Amino acid sequence: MGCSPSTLPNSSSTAGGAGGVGNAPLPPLDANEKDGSLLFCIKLRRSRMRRCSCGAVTLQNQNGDGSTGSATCGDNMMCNQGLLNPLQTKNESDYEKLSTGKKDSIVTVAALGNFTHSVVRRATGTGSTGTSGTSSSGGGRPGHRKSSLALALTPEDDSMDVYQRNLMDLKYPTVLPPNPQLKALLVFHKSDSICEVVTLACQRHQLDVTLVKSKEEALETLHKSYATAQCYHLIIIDARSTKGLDAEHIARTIRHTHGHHLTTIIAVCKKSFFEKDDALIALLDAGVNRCIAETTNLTLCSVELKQILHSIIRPHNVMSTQQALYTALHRLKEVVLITDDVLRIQYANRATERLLNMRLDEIISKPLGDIFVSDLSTISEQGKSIKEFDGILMVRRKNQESIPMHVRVVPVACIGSAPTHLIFNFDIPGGGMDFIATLPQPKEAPRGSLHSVRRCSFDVRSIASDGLRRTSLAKLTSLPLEAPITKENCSADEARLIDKVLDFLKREGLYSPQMKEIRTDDPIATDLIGALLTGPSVYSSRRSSNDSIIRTGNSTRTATIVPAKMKANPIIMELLEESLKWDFDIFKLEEITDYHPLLYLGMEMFRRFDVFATLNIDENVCKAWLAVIEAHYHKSNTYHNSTHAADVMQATGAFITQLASKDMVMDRMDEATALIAAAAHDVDHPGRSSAFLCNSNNPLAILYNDLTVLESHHAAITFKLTLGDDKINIFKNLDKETYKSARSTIIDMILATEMTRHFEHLAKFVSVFGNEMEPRELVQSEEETSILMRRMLIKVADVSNPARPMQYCIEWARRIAEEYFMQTDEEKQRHMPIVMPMFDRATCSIPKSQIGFIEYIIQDMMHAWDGFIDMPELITCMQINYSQWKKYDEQGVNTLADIMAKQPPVGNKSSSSK
Ligand SMILES: Nc1ncnc2c1ncn2[C@@H]1O[C@@H]2COP(=O)(O)O[C@H]2[C@H]1O
Repeated sequence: MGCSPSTLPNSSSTAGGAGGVGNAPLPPLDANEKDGSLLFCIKLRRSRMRRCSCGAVTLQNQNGDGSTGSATCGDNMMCNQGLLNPLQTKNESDYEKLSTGKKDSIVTVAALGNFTHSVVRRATGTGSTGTSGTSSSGGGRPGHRKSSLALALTPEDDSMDVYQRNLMDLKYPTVLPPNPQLKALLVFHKSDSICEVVTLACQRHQLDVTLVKSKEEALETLHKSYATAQCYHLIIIDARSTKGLDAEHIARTIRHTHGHHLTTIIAVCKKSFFEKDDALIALLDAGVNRCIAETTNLTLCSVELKQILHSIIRPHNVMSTQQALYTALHRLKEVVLITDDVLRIQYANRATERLLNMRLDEIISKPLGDIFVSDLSTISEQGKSIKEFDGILMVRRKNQESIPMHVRVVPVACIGSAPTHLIFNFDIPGGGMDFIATLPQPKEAPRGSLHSVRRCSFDVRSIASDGLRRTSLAKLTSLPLEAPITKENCSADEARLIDKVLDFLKREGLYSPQMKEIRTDDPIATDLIGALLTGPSVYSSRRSSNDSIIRTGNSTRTATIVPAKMKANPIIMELLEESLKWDFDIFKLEEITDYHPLLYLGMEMFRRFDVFATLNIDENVCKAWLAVIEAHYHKSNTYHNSTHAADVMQATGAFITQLASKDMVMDRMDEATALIAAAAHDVDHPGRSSAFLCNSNNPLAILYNDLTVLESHHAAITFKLTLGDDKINIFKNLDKETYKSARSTIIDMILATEMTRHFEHLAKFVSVFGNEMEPRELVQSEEETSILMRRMLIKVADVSNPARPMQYCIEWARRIAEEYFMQTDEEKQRHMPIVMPMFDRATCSIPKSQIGFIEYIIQDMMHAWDGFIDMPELITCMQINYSQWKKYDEQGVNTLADIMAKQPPVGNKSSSSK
C-alpha cells in the first residue's frame, strides 16, 4: 500500500507519533489555565486549579466545609492527574474515585445535576509489554517516563504507561475519550499480497483484525458487532476493482448503518486512481474517510495506518465524548449560559430556560443585555479586556419580574489568547439551586428540535391580507387549546399536574371539534366540508348493499412486475431532475411513464434520500415494491390513482428538502418512512369515500367498524403486500426494533390523512409550533413534536393541490370533482344516501367547491405550514388559484366542461389560465 501523495511520510514523522498530536509540544500554562477558566470550570466555583510539580494540572476542592477533595499528584513517577468533582460532599459512591489498581482509565460524567468528572490513571508499576518500541519517547514533562502526550491508542504506544491518558485530554476536551481495544474489519474480495500487507500492518499496530470477502459478509459482521456492542473502529475496503466488490456501495451502506456514523472507513485504491479525482471523490462522497494507494511495502502501509489512527480515529473518539459533555450541561441544575465575546448568547442549558422563563429559541442569539436589568459594563466594556466577574446582578425573567442572582463569569479563549466566549454560572444568593426548579417553567424547547428553529409565528387570530375569509380560523381559535388557569400562578406541583392533565386531554382527542352540522354560505361548500370533516356517522340511514367496490385479491396486481420500459429514458430522467421543485409537472410524468409515475418518481425520491441505504435494501427490492404498490392503485380512479400518490410523494420530498435547508434535518429513517407513507397512503383506494363504504355496508366498513375505514385499509394493505412477498419486502433487513418503529410511523402518518381529524391535527400543530404571540405552556417531548410535524407534513402534501401552480391545481380539481360525480352517480343508481348531493355533474359549480375547500380546509393549514417550513410559494400559488376560482365564479364559468374549455393543455408549464 503506497501512501497517497498527500500522506507520504516524511523523515520527521516517526512511527510513534507520525503526523499525530503525539509529539506536539505541550502548550505552556496560559492565563486561562491559571485562573481556572476552562470550560470545565462552570462547576468549579469553589475550586481552583493548581499545577502539580510534575506539571499536571489538578483541581483543588475548596468546599465551604474546608475539605479538600482534590486530586493530587501522588508522585513524580506516577502522577495521579485527577479531576474530582469539587462539590463532592454527600455521596462518595456517586463518583469514580482514584484508582491505582485498575487497568483502564475511567471517565464519568454523572448526569442529573451532578457534573462529575474523574480521571484515573493506572499506576505504572505493573509495567507494560509494549512491543515494537514505536512509541515516541523523550520530550515529556519532568517526572514522566515518556511523553505524557503519547496517545494511548494501542499498547504498542505505551511501553511504560500503558493506558496512560494524554495530558491534553485533561484540557482539550475535558472529558476523556474512550480508549478501547481497536478493531479493524478488512473487506477484501480475495487474500492477495495487498490484503496480506494491510493485515500485517493492522496487526503491527495491535488492531484486532477480522477479514471478510463480500459486502453481505461485511454487513452481517457489522450487524452482529452492533448487536453485541463490539464495534469496529476501522473498516478497510478493497476498492481497486468494482468487479469483486462495490466499495462505494459498501461504504455508503455502512455509513447509514446504525452506530457507524463515526466509524473510520478507508478505501484501498489502485495507484492509477490518483491520476484523476472522480473515482476517489465518489468514494469520499459515499462516506469513505480516506483513500490510500495499494502497496506491498509493509513499512509504508504501517506508517499510513498509524497516521490514520492518529488523525482520524483518535479525533473521532474525542468527538464522541462531546455528547456526554452536552448531556451533562443540559441536565445540570445550575444555570449555565455561554456568550460570545460581544455578549450574544450562544448556549443556554435547561436550567437557564427555567430561570428566564423562556424557550431556547427565545434565548439563543439574544444580546445578554436583554436578560439583565443590571448594567453589564463591569463584565465587558468595549475596548477593555474581559475579566472574570463574581457578583450580584438583577436578571429579568420573561414576565418582567426581576430576580437578584449571584453571577460568576469566566472568560475562555477558544482560539488565540483573547477571550472568545464567556461562561456564566448563576445561582441564587445564599440559596440552593433547587430554587430554579420551583420557578414557573417555560415550554421545553429541545435542542436542535423543531421548536428551536421555528422561523416565525403563525398567529391564528391574524387576518390575512390576502382577502381570503378566515372563517375556519374562528373555529380553530375557539378550540379548547388551553386550560383557563395558567401555571404562572400556581405551585410547581400544581403546574406538573396541569401538564399531565393537558397531556391527557391532548391524547384523548379533545381538540377535535365535533362538527355534526356544518353550514357555510354556500351549499356546495357545506356539502364538501361536511362530508370531509364529519365522517360517515351523519349518514346513518343505510340502504343495504352487499356490493363491494373494493377489488381485493386481484392476482394480476401482485404479479405485476417493473415495466420493461423502466430504463434510463432521457426524457424521463430530464424531467426527474426537477423532481424536488414545487412546480414539478406530475402530469407530464404520468404521461411519459405510461401511467407509472409512482414507480419512476418513487425510485428518484428513494435515490435522492438514500432510502436504499437507510433500509439496507437492494434497489431492485424497492423498485419491485413501488411497482406492486402502484399496481394496487386503481387506474380507473380519476383522482385517487397512482399519480396522486406520486404527487404526494413529490410534495413530501420537497418538504423534507426545505426542512433540511432550514436546519430541521429529519432523521434518515424519518425521511424514508415519510416517503414510504406518502407513496402508499391511498393504496387500493376504491374511488369512493369512507362514508360511501359505510353506507353500502362494504366489508371494509364492517371490518373497521365505520371508523377511519379507508385509511386503516391503506395502512393495512401496505403492510400486507410488503410482508407478503420477500421480493418486495423493503423492511426485511431492518432489525426488530427499527422495523417496529418504522411501521408505527408509517401507520401513524397514513392514518393522519383522514380528514375527519383535520382540525384536531391542525390545532395540535398550531398549539405547539404555531402561535408565538401566545406561546403554549404544553410541555412536549421531541418525539411528540416530531410526530405532530410528520402528520402535518403528510396532510399538507396530501391536499396540497390547491397550492400548486394554477394549471395543476385546476387539473386536480377536475379529477376530484369527476370522482365525486361518479360516486354521486353510483349512489343515485343504487338508491343509496347521497353523501354530497351538490356534487352532481349537471349542476355543480367547481369554482364554488374550490373556494369553499380553500377557505375552510386549506388556507389555515397552509399558513401554519408555511410559518413553520418557510415556503412562501405555497401561499402565493394558493392565493392566485383562489382569485382565479373567484373570477370563474363571477364569470359564471361553473361546470367542468366550461372550465376545461378555458385551460391550455396539461404538461405545458409556461401556459397560464385564461
Ligand atoms: N381540490 C380539492 N377539492 C375538493 N376536495 C379535495 C380536493 N383535494 C383533495 N380533496 C379531498 O380531500 C381529501 C383528503 O383525503 P383523501 O385523499 O382521502 O381525499 C381527498 C379529497 O376528498
